[in-house]
Amino acid sequence: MKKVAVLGAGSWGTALSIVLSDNGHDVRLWTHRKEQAELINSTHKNEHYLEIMIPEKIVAFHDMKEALQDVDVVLIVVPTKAIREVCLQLEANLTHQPVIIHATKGIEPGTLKRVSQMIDEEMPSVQYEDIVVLSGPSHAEEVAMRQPTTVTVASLNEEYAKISQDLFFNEVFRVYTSNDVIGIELGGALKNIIALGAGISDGLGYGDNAKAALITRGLAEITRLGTYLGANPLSFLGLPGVGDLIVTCTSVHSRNWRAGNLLGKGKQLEDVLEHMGMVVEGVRTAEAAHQFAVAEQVEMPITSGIYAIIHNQKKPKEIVEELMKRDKREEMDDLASLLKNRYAR
Ligand SMILES: NC(=O)C1=CN([C@@H]2O[C@H](COP(=O)(O)OP(=O)(O)OC[C@H]3O[C@@H](n4cnc5c(N)ncnc54)[C@H](O)[C@@H]3O)[C@@H](O)[C@H]2O)C=CC1
Ligand SMILES: O=C(CO)COP(=O)(O)O
Repeated sequence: MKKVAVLGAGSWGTALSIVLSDNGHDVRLWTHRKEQAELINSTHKNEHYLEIMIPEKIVAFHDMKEALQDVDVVLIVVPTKAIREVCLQLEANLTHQPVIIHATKGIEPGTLKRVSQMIDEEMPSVQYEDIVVLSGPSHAEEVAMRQPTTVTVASLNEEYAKISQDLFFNEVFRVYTSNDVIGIELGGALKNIIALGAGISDGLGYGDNAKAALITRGLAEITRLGTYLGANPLSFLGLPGVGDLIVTCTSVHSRNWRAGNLLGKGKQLEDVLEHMGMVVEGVRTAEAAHQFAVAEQVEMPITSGIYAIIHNQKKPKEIVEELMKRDKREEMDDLASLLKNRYAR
């Protein structure tokens, strides 16, 4: 059994702590808010985020140094925006070298970095090759209720991927391994943009045809950008690709879908985000992906349309019209050549 520090006591950090605790591990749940740590320890609930009881064995900490003492594993689960700040603190407080896993889904606007790249930059004591990412179709609400869930852990370090698989694996939480860190991170990050789009589409009153189109052509964009950045295109057919697209584009649990839904109904972004009270990663990731698509001339019309609705106050109906009136083309033209180039010897 391992000692694990979970950094980030939001919905996902709490749900993953429950999986780890169910597996018999010693879980230390760290939060940057002292009153939250006190409340978790006294009530065994994390009410703002999840409506269930937390096993009493899970202890919440406010002092990071204390939480990190002798841990075998550190699981980072804060929003993308907080990754650098938390990693700086982590680096300053670590006196040994635990396995580093992250379960955050986003890309940083401006730098266009993935989360493992940010961890690598802020933590000189950690090798990029050793970082593990956990991603897949996994709403915290269902994981916390022990409902069957499947995810993927990816690392260039095969041993660490297997350690991470063993750490989380149980009869309701099935874990696959992969060595495609880029694909697994990008799948999890980019689907949030499409989930915002699916919510907008539903909010506008469009039906299942429109949503299926968004999911499928969204997957084409994710595969296009991902392959350009070095991912294995097959990863996008897996759990962190198609799997996560389905779960976030079709579920009322999804914060990205819910935020998009309110936008589609005509609400303003600031009001939507205030109403959510939890991170809506697609907002920042849409900015990052749009910047990248423009800079590198990668075709991502849905992503850029969603960016324009969110950040440039474009009317959703106008964007839908623009997308539908784009030039006629073959469905698989560029994707087929992407795959051919990748597998050509
Ligand atoms: N909620 C879910 O079902 C899932 C979430 N994720 C990903 O996990 C990441 C975290 O999401 P959630 O836990 O759902 O978010 P959340 O909004 O429920 O909680 C975020 C937590 O991070 C903390 N935080 C914010 N800024 C911080 C900082 N500077 N330092 C330390 N802590 C800080 C907040 O206090 C809060 O406890 C996101 O990237 C999300 O996409 C991935 C899979 C499932
Ligand atoms: O990533 C998730 C499920 O796999 C959670 O999505 P939301 O952040 O949209 O709630």
